[in-house]
Amino acid sequence: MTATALAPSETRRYLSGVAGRRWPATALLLLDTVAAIGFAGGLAGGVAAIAKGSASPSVWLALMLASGLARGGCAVLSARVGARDARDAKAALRRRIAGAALHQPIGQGDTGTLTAAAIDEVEAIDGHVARFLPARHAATIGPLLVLIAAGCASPVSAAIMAFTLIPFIAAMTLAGGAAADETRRQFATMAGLSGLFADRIRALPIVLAFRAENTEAARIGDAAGEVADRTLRVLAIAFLSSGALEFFAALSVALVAVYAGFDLLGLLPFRVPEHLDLARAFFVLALAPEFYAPMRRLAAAYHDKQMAEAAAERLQALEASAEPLAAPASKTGQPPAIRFDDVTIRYPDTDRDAVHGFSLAVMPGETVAIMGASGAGKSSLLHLLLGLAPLSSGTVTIDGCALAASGRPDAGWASQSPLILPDSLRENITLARPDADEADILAAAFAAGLARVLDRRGLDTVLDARGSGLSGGERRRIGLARALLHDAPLLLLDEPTAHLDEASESALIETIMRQARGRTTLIATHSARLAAIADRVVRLEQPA
Ligand SMILES: Nc1ncnc2c1ncn2[C@@H]1O[C@H](COP(=O)(O)OP(=O)(O)OP(=O)(O)O)[C@@H](O)[C@H]1O
Repeated sequence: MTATALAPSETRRYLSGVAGRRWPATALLLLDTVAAIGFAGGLAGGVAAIAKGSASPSVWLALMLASGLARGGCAVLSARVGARDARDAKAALRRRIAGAALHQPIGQGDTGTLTAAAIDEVEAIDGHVARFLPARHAATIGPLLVLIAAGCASPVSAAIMAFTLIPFIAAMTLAGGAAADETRRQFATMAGLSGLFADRIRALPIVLAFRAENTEAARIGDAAGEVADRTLRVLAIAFLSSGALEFFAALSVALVAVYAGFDLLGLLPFRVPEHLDLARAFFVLALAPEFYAPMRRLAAAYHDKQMAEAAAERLQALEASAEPLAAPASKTGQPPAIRFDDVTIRYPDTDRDAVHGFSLAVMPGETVAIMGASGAGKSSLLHLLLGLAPLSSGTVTIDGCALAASGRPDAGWASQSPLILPDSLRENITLARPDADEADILAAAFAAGLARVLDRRGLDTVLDARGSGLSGGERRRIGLARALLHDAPLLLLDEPTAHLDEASESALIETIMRQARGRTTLIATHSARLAAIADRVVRLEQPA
């Protein structure tokens, strides 16, 4: 999966679609700002009352206390609401990304990269929804509220605050751009590491058999080192930028403090159109840090935004490349007629055809054996019918309908290396028909020649993903049992008798002959004995 750089507006649109409209967290942050104004009012009123000694400060203290408590409540609630919103948004996005990962075009996206997308890259949306979005909305209105409140007490202080905003915004924009580039690179390296790691884990027995563990460990170590370097670079930019932002915020507070203090004491060396009393001076002084608080919150969450945007580019590319899965054809129960006309199959990123100019008409209910040298394209032809290989040119029709239009045919498929789930033998067989009852499962298992496995271990024996404890032949028989249990009018068998001894092969050929009756059956095989039961044998030549 490669992420092409999207226009910033497209990324924002994608992210806002992911996040949806979630206002409660923003409303809580704005309430926090209102409470901060209340706190500053209570502080200023209390100090002035104490200084005058004329009125009881308790009403001001009560205002301060209530505002302080309200601020604490708002902080806790907005964090909780934001976390809940992020969890919902991530769950919805993960469902979409998992769907898109399953519908990637043939040959695109390795397991590690797709896993990194569904886990790490979706996780990068968390801070964007939980912190950045509420902070961004609150940062546009919050400072305005503070500015209006401060302006009522001291227009000059409000003007100072507004003026210092300019370098603050410039620093944020510069830091944001640099962080975005580094974050994008960090994600690309992270996805690379995930892909490498997943592939090597899958190939661990081979790595150990060839004593390549040190080489592979070093390769993974190098990739992990690169991720660490990139992560440190991202963090360095984040720390530097937040340092710069803190500097401007502190500078603004200091300017307001110096102005208010000098004006209060009448020491200003220039004329200003106001003279502050103690209450107003304290009020603007207490409000000055609050002017920057929403933007500080925004700056702290800015890194979340960069992470989310970098992730969004990759996730959007993944969703865009997903192909709609051909719908399964409606079940007619009748064996279909299949026609291949001048069919060519070429896999993506390869420079030769796997199958070239192949034509064949299979009658309904006919059994056809496809033979040919290893690599001639026998499996590819079966995969083509299942939507697992690309039709590069030519046409394939099923009962007269083009393959794409008729949808995936209802087929029982026994592949060369059947997928084994880390689950019971029963679950592995019923993958083909989850609602099958015990009698049907046993019938399919016995018909596929799994009697010895059933005697030895039973239907509830648990297999691991490699099918350890089963022979290669037994693993294939699980695939065959699935195909038989599915009970479809089309049977596609890929070398079902490979690696079997003569007696086992004979037994399986008997089974296949029985099961092929009343079905259209295509068998890819090297076995002349198996091919002998077919109505017709077709030989595939290896493309030049
Ligand atoms: N997913 C794939 N991506 C790229 N090339 C592929 C893919 N699957 C198969 N091929 C190539 O297509 C060609 C035909 O492969 P295929 O498995 O269809 O042959 P086969 O006749 O079934 O071989 P065998 O008898 O060894 O099983 C081979 O050259 C193979 O390397």
